Amino acid sequence: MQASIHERSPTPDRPGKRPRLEKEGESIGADSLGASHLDSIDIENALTVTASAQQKPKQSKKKTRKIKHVAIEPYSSDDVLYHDIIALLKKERKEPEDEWDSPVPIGTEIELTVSELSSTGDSLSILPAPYRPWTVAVPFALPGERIRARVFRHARLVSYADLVGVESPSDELRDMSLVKCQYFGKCAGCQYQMMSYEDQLKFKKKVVDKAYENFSELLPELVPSALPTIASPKNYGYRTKITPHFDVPPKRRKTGENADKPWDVRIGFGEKGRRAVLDIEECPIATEVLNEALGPIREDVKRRFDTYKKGATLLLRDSLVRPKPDEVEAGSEAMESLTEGFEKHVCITDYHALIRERVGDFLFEYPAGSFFQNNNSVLEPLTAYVREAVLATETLPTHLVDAYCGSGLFSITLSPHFSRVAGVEISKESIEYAKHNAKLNKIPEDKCTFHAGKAEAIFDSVKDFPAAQTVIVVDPPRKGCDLAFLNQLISFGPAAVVYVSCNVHTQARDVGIILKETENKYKLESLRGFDLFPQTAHVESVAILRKL
Ligand SMILES: C[S@@+](CC[C@H](N)C(=O)[O-])C[C@H]1O[C@@H](n2cnc3c(N)ncnc32)[C@H](O)[C@@H]1O
Repeated sequence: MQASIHERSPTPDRPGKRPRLEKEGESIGADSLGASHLDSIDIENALTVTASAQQKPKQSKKKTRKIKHVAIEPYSSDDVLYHDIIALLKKERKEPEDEWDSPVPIGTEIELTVSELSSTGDSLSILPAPYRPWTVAVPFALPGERIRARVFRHARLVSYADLVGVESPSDELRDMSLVKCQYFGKCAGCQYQMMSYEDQLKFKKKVVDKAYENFSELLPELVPSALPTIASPKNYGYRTKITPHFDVPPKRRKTGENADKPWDVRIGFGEKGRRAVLDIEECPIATEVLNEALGPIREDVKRRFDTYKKGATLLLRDSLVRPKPDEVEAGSEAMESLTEGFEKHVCITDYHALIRERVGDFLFEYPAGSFFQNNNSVLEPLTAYVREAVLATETLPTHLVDAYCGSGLFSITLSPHFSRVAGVEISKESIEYAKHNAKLNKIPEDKCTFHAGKAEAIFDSVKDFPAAQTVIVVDPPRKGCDLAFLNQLISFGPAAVVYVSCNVHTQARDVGIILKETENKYKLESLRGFDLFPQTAHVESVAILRKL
């Protein structure tokens, strides 16, 4: 379908207008998956052609400015998007062109046909002729749709634009009756509520496949196609932790301007494409107890708003009610009888209070402010998948190394199948709780050991582990593994590596390093996405590597 372009004057100044444009490579809002904002247009209404679309297009007076060349940080969402763009423009770009010179000015309103969903969750469209090959990233739009969008910033080979309207929605992919959140289309948190859950899972499989194509530097024949994404048992009401925040306007506080008027208190999440907080009264992807608690917590902040000198982040975390510490001893039978069948959930707001979760038959406790996976409903399938993968060999492994172990999720859930388990984690507090959790689950002290330190330090403590019977589970933060760790892992030479990651792009890089550095002594046996974050563009990826 031939796309047409309507160019408009830049949006005039208006209350709440977009603040300064961010520097290149810097993302805005709570979400770093590109940037966009749906102005005052509700996404449901955006499905009908608005009057402004039929007005005579005006040429923007703003000159196209050359964008400053700023290095894109490798494996950042800008880099991931850039790789998608290069693949998309492959056919269009006959000669190398200036990648930093946008052909459309800021403020231009364009009509586009969406080519694809990028790995970052924004849609990507190619500017139609006579423009030279250039893309436009627009949120909340789907492949095949004809949309109108207003450009608000440029980056390398891409202009970011707000979705102004969907002229012809995708019959195949868009179903607005599925949207459960009144803030969808404005909040930076969710990208996919208008799609069926099956389609979300299919897109996430593509993200895993593309990540290995673009970032592993492996020959295609060494990379299996990703297996279908495993669904989250809950796709709404699953988030066990939310962190709404609020700002206190500094200028007003300084000058006392409007001091007699009530505060405009906004407590919520980042607004898509703005450095602003969107006032949020409920979040349908969060669990029920968190939503029940959110109202009173918001009221309390509003009541005391005068007392805040600066903004703050609130913590709401779902926890099972735990027995009082003086009632029972950790690991005792009394503790078990108190907790068995007693699954009342509460909302915890104190960063230092203990959270209690159940994963299958195991109990976990950890301080509310520390790391734990945020979707409890998918943790049993995830840990079961890892368990089945490590045990799917003729010679059963006997030893497990859990690198980046947090408070012991994989060590503890996999421990019944190993004679020795060693976990390593940089946070001393998490290690303390990994030890506590081993005790809570009655795992003998000499079976599971936990070490506080950098992941690579573990190899000094597992010199007596037989490499041929050892499996290493690796679950690093978004930036992936340090080279020091990968080098040690390679020299140790475990029987299998299970690499779990919330950033499939750094995972692809690290898996590529392991395969290349060992000259293919390992086989990338399988790749599979797990949906820990339904309604969003994020995917958790599990790669299984087996020594040949
Ligand atoms: C994605 S979390 C995984 C935690 C755990 N596997 C779980 O699922 O609960 C990554 C963990 O790596 C830890 N970490 C970050 N850098 C590290 C490093 N260089 N060495 C060891 N642990 C590190 C963080 O503190 C965090 O607990």
